[in-house]
Amino acid sequence: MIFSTNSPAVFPSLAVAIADVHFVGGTGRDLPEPRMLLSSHEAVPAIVYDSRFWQARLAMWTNLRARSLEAVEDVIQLLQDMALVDSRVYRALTTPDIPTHASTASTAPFRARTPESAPRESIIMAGGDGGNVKVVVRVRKFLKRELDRNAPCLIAMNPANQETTLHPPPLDPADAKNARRIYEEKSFTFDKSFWSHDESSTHFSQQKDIYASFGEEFLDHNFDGYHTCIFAYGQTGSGKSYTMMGTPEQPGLIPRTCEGLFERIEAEQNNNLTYNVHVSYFEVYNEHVRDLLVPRTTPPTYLKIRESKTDGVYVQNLTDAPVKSYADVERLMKSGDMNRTTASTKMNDTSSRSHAVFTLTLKQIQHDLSTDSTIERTARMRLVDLAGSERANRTGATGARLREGSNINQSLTTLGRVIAALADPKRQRQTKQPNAGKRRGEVVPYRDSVLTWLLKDSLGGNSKTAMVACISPTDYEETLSTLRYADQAKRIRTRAHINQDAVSAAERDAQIAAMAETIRQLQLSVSNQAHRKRDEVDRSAEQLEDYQRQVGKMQRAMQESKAVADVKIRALTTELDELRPLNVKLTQEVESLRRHLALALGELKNPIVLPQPTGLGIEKENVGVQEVEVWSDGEEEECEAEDEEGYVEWQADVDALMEDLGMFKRKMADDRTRWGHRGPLVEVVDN
Ligand SMILES: Nc1ncnc2c1ncn2[C@@H]1O[C@H](COP(=O)(O)OP(=O)(O)OP(=O)(O)O)[C@@H](O)[C@H]1O
Repeated sequence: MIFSTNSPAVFPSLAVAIADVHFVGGTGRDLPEPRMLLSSHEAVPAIVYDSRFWQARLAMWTNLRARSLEAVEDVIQLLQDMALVDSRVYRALTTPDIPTHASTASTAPFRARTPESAPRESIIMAGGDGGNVKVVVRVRKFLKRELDRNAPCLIAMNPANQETTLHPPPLDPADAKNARRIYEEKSFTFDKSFWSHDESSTHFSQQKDIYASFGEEFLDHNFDGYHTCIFAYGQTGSGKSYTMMGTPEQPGLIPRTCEGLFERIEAEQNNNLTYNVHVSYFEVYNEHVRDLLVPRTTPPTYLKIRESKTDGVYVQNLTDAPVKSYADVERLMKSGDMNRTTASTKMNDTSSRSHAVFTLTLKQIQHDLSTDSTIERTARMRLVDLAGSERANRTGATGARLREGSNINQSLTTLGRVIAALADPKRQRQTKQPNAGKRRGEVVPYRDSVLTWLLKDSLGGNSKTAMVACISPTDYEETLSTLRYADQAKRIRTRAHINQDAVSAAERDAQIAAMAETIRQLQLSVSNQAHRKRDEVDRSAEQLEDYQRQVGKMQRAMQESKAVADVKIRALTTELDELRPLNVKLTQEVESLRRHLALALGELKNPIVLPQPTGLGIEKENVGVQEVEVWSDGEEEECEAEDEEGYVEWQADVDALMEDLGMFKRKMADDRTRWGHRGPLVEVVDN
């Protein structure tokens, strides 16, 4: 066995000790040649030095043979030390704090700026600014009806500075209304101006270009743990649904984001990481919320909006479907689109009569085996296709369509007021002052419409937000209104932060236990309430809903715990499989060393004495197997002198040996002090 290291100075004593056994044992056929031992360490200067030094010393030592019991004891001690080091190597390999078991996160987000163990609060403090709302504008192609009436294109875009210019329409003397109006050229600069009007242009932006320009960036933010929101705004028929959802041939931002999400999850698979993705899809129609993931009912089922300290504003009982692949999302997206309310108007054959909110929730759970703790990041991606602002006279709406249009306009007007309030420089100054939150709540009219209430967090809170302003190439007034809206939105600053929690296994268990206790209390209270007066029934119903929500939460927490347990099992099984052959090798090695030790001891205790050559004046008598030498008086004196001389020489050899041994021990002690036994990874290389 050869231990090689990937660090220059790991366990040099071990290498020495192995060389040691080889020389002392002398018969270790199953041990490598010393040359091999050395060459295996040639890349490691510190060990090469140690091995060569000791090889020279040990060669001398082998020639001298161990002739004193003290030396034998030292050899035994060395072998024991080696076995000890051996077992420490094994322990080091199986101890989690060596680099093999440190965080193995391959996901870029988990290598992000904040320390993994940092509690949620510190992350909020570290990054409480989502920056300004990103605003892009996109102009679509002419539609058939526009081509039919030879409509002029009023939009120009400059790709160099991302400027969008709206030209005044040509004056029609026959149009008395137009003759009275003053039309001016207006220019606006946005984060990006997408020219999707004329395919022959070199700057023509396709669906994929829109996704590449900021959809991917927003997905990055999600993997970093930020909530994001992209919403499309514009007059009816300006291309919002085309940009957000697209067509099967030309998929838009929503399908591309979902596909990108699963591609990344696939690419970043890792034994310690679990991803949970959920999808919800609802529409706000005539100020009511409808779940698009459940079949339509007659009469329609509307959902309530609630607000809690922990969850913010949410839709009660909204389907939040778990998805494992893009195919799952695609299926839900299609069924949701089928359920969405659309109708034909003069401005658009399939006009969306509602605001649609598609939400993906990405939860990343990373389990750290060494600390048995988990780090959870939750990011919500909101993709909103707003209904189009419209003028009744232009859409030709009457009856239900007219009522829809007025509701749409009302909510869009409230959205405009919210944007104006958030973009107000006075308010932004207030945000920096103490008690700012209180005053901000008073001035921003979130609650004036269902849409703005639901988008509260995305518009001015914990989210990185982008607005796609879709414009038609021909309508001066609507386009100007959209561009002004977008221009104002540019000034909004959000306060996004990484949504991360570090939870130990014990904390997770405690959370589940606490939830179970809350559920028990709620159950008790619900059953008590059920026996009380009728006017308390409503309160009971609310508590029951709370109870159901808690149950849902607990179920999800338990599923996540199971996922974490699965990750642990997978990681431990892999580790065990990797360690098994090493264990076998180490056991064999220890066994082999034990045999060498026995041989060395046997040789030292019962040395084989070779017979002296005859005919040199020495008489010999053989007694059994023992040899006895008989000498004459004169020869005896001579021999004594020779003995004396030999003894001095032998004593010198033993002294040198003891000195070497002392150095060897000091070297080993030094190695142990310097490197301990928690050094970097030690691998086993095949003989
Ligand atoms: N960039 C584009 N390229 C090609 N066709 C487009 C583009 N944008 C929009 N269209 C077409 O314009 C028409 C209206 O687009 P869309 O339905 O997306 O508008 P909208 O803004 O969602 O309207 P509404 O508010 O009424 O729902 C559709 O036929 C769509 O295919």
